[in-house]
Amino acid sequence: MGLGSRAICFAKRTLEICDRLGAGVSMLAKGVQWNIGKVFHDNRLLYEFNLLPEDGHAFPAFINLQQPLFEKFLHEAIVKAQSQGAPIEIRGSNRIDAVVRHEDHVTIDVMTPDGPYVLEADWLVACDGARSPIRSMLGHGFDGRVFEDNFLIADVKMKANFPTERWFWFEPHFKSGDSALLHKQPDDIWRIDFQLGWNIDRQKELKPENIRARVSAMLGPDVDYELDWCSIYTFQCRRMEKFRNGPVLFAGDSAHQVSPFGARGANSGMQDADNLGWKLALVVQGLAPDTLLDSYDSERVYGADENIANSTRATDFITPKSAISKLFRDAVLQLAETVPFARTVVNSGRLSMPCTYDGSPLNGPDVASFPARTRPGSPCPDAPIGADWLLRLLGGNFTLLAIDADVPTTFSACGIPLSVLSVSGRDNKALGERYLGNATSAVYLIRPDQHVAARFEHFDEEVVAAAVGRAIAKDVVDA
Ligand SMILES: O=C(O)CCc1cccc(O)c1
Repeated sequence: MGLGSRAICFAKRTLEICDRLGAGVSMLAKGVQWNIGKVFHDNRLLYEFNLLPEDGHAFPAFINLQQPLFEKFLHEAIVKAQSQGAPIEIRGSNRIDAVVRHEDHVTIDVMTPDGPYVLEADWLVACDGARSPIRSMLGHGFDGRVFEDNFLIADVKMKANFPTERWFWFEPHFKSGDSALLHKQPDDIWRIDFQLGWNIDRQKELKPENIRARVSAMLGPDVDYELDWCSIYTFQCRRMEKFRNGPVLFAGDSAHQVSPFGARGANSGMQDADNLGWKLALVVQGLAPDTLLDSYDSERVYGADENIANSTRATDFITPKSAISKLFRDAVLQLAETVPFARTVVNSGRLSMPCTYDGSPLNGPDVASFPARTRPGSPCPDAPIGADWLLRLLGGNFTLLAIDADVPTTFSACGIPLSVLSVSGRDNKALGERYLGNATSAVYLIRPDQHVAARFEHFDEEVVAAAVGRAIAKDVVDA
């Protein structure tokens, strides 16, 4: 039995980030891949949705993978990077007992099984979870909305033939909860979430015989299963006001929290790390001003607000809190089976998508006639390139992507050598649709986190160098 929740659903964007770090292939091989969701009311299928209704992507919309396995694959990638000389040190069993924030550095008291030591650091990234001791030690607030409902997680081990899809029930006919959710995980483990309501007796609900009564009612009396891991959780939707506080940066659950519905917790934490990593690296190397880190704050606060808004809407729909909200919700569910427009109002969780940083101060010039989905701020959509994939070829540097356009074979701006990738959009439907639209050529400036920084009709050295300067928060361009 446990407390809280553990992530299982890892989104396409997370897999693309992990692929860049060398862990995507093993995650994909072990994970249960899925694109389809089905929504039921009582015993009726209302509708189904496809989260990736187009070809030309290396990764599926989602994989399900137990969080410890996800972490194991990341750890393996770190060990491999270390063996290739990456200056990464992992110190297990080290606990931060005190943090003092100075203008330009932090002092940290660390406790280990071998005794304490003091560390001075130019930067501290606090990824220490929803209860973040570092956030408390520094006295930062963490305000938001508490949702008055309890959810039971029952991870059960069984051989079953349900398709690998996300199934969600409102008011299920098997009456094991006010709502229920089913996901397949690797190794014959199935995640079931039951909505229990607010005023419950936790100890009683966590008794194995009571959990089994709910699971058996759902699966039927003849299905053989074992309880693998169970937990009851409540949740809040909240965020810190600022994710950057001088030399201390907050990422993941320490900075923001959402409900599990939509799988936006772990997936947004990965986007935080991806956003922060390249910026911190450039600042540490003296290639970008420290103000670049303010854009971590503005971009990821924007992302967190999007996640919180989606998560709050889903939770309000799943757990209506007034008679009138419930009446509205039930009317929508009644209509949804037969009236397509009503399905757009049903909300069992809008699943995690990467954020487009519209309005980011790092965004440079745009060409309005190019496709909207690749406008500045957008996460690059994948596309096949011969036997390879665009995102794999883009890698993790600033990159000049030339599609049937003339660009130099090497190019540096602001002291940063850019990678140059020249590809053809001819006979490549996916690349053409996603990056060219009606144009026959294009030049894209891509950030190390594979978001579009700027795009141009033609390569112009001065214009592109200025866009690189803007993308690293440098006003003066010294190419
Ligand atoms: O399908 C969803 O909306 C999320 C499923 C999920 C994610 C994390 C924990 C959990 O119990 C369920």
